[in-house]
Amino acid sequence: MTRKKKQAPLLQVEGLTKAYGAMKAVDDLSFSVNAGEVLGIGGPNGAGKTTLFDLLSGVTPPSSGKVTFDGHDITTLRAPEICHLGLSRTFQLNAVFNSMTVRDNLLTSTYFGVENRRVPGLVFDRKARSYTDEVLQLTGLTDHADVLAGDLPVVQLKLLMLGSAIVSRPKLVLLDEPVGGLNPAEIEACAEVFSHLREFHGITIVVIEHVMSFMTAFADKVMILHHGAKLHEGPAGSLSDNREVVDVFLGTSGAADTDKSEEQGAV
Ligand SMILES: Nc1ncnc2c1ncn2[C@@H]1O[C@H](COP(=O)(O)OP(=O)(O)OP(=O)(O)O)[C@@H](O)[C@H]1O
Repeated sequence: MTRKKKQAPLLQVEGLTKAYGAMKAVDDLSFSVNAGEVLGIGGPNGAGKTTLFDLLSGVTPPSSGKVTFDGHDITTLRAPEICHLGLSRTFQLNAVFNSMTVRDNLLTSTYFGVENRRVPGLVFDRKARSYTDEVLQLTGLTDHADVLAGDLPVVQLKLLMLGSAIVSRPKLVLLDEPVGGLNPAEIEACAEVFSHLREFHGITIVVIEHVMSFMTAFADKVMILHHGAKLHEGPAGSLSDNREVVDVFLGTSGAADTDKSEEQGAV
């Protein structure tokens, strides 16, 4: 009888640490993400969530530890090299080209997102155009394709940032607070897009989010950070069972919010 070989995780993080002087923003953190999974990351302000994304995406080098992505040791690689291997990310704050249209933002992201290229040779080929059209449709931005990014309302700006990160069809995308700062109606509008995102070319997703109802409905499993270390890891529905998580992060209202989203089963 042949036994099916267990697939290695797409992302493997081992003992990852980032120290700023005596303070460890990320402290000896280990976890893994399997292909096709959605991992949600939460934690109080200053827990080290964005620093973790900076380490994984090559924005800042770790002090120690190891990151393996899709079989490559990416621990010391620079951000463009990591992006070209198929790991992309979004940022919390506006990170688009304001003076370019929505379509040109996406074309530029797919052009530079897949390999090293030089600006003078900038020609958008058929593949870049078809990838862009696909993402315009997914994000609901087709009717805004010719609008300048700087003129977009915040919810569409967030969707453009998402689109810019996925238009090169990465294997893994890191989303830093994709619905942060949005009102409930805007979150609802984004939830529709996110419900389709999981099926986007088998993409794997790691998402930081403070909006717990959104995060627990979207993620398969969740990890809560506190002082740079792992406080909790488990299925999305397990958060309010952990007393420490309720005490340091959710509080009573957060736990209620989590329970409600599970009951409704909606993003
Ligand atoms: N470049 C830096 N130099 C010094 N300290 C830093 C630097 N970047 C982050 N920190 C510190 O590291 C800790 C973790 O910050 P980080 O931004 O990763 O937290 P976070 O969990 O993303 O917070 P938030 O939810 O508010 O975005 C904080 O104490 C922060 O002040």
